[in-house]
Amino acid sequence: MTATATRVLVLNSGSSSVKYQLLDMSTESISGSAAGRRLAVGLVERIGEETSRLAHTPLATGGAKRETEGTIADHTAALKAVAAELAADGLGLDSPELAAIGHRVVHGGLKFSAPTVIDEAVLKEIERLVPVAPLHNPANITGIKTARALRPDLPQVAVFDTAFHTTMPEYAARYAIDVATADAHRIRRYGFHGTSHAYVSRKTAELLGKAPEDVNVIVLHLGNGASASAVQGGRCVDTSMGLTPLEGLVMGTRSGDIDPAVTFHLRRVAGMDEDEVDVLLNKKSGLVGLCGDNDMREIRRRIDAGGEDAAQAQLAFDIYIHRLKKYIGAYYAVLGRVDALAFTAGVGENAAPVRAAAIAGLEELGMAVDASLNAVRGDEPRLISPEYARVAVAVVPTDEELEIAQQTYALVNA
Ligand SMILES: Nc1ncnc2c1ncn2[C@@H]1O[C@H](COP(=O)(O)OP(=O)(O)O)[C@@H](O)[C@H]1O
Ligand SMILES: CC(=O)OP(=O)(O)O
Ligand SMILES: [Mg+2]
Repeated sequence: MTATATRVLVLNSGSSSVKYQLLDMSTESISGSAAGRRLAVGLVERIGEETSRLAHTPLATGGAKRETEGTIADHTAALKAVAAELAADGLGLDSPELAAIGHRVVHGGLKFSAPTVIDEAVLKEIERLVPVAPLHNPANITGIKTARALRPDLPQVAVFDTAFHTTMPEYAARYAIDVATADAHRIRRYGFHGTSHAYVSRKTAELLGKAPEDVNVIVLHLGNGASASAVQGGRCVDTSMGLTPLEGLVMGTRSGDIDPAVTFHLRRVAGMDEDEVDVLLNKKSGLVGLCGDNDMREIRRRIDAGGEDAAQAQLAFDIYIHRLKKYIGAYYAVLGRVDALAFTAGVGENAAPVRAAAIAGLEELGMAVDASLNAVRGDEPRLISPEYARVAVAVVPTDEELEIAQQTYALVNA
C-alpha cells in the first residue's frame, strides 16, 4: 500500500445482488477514527434474471445516477460491470489510491471473529462453509475471486456477518441436541447481519447520548433477510438466525422459525427431496410463499387497495408482525432492561406500518410509537417513540458498507 492509498472498495454480494461503495478513508471524524467519504455507490440487482439492473452514482464527480438494464448473467459479470462503471469516472480499480477491497462474507463459522485478510487458507474456509450459507457464501467467494483477479496486488479483507455474534453465551448459541453430534458437525447458532447489528446498536447508543457499554438495545434488521438481536452493553447476547440465515423472523422468501418435523413430513409424506425442501424454505416461503409478494411495498399497496387481493397480503403481514412481536418480547426478557429498540434495513427504515404494528400493544413494556414521528422519512437516526415511553423506539439506518470499509482500512493500516 502506498502512502497515498486511502480508498477502500466495499463489495456486499448477496444471492442475486451486489451492493458496492467506494470510500475515501482519509477524512478524520470528530472521534479521530477514519470517517469514510463516499466517492461512488451502486447496486446491481436481479443478477441471473432476464433484465438485470445496475444503478451507479459517482458522488465524487457530482455526476447523476446512471441506470442500465440488460442481462447480467452471474456475479462475475456483475463485478466486471461495476469495475467498468467506476473506471468511466476515473475511479477504476487500477487506481493507485485504492488501499484495499473489503468484502462482506456472510458465514465465518467458528474460526473468524474479526476482519481477516484473505489468503488461500481463509478462502478455503469460506468455501467449506458454503453448505451453511448456500445463498450467500458462493456470491461472496465470486466477489473475492473476481476482485483478486482485477487487483492481485491489493489486500482483500473479509468482514464476517457472524463476527459480532461470537459473544453469545453458550446457552444462547447451543441447540438442545446431542452434544457429541453438534460438536462433530459444528452445529450451533452463529447469527448473521452482525455488521449491521453492531453498527446500528452503536448508533442507537449515540442517538441516546450514551456510551454503548451503558445501553441495552433490541435491534430489528428487516431487509430481504431479517434478524433480531439482543445487545447488552455493546455485546450481542442473542440473535434470531442460527446455523444458517433461515432461522428466526419471517423474511421475504424464507420461513424463519418452523417445527423441524415439518421437514421430515415434507420428505416422508409430501415426497420432496432435500433440495426441494431447501428451496421451499429458503426461496418459496416467508412473505412470497404466503402471498406471492416478497416486497413490503407491494404488500402494503395490496392491503391499502382493499378488495379480494388484500386478504392474503393482510394475513402475510399479520404473520410477519406476530413473529416480530414474539422476538421483541423474548429479547426483552433476555435483556431484563431495555433502553432502546431500533428498526433498520429496507423494511425497518421505510415501512412505517410495520413499525407501528410491531410495537402496538406493548405499552406495558414501556414501548410506544408516536404516529407523526413514525411518518417522518429521512436518512438520519431518529426517535419515533413519544416523550413518556420508557424505551426509546428508533429508526436507525444501517450502513454495512461504511462499517466494512472502516474495519478493512483499520486492518490494512494496523
Ligand atoms: N419504501 C418502502 N416501504 C416498504 N418496504 C420497503 C421500502 N423500501 C424497501 N423496502 C423493503 O426493503 C427490502 C430490501 O431491504 P434491504 O435491506 O435492501 O435488503 P437486502 O440487503 O437483504 O437486499 C425490499 O424487499 C422491500 O421489501
Ligand atoms: C444473512 C442474510 O440473510 O443476508 P441478506 O439479508 O443480505 O440476505
Ligand atoms: Mg442486506
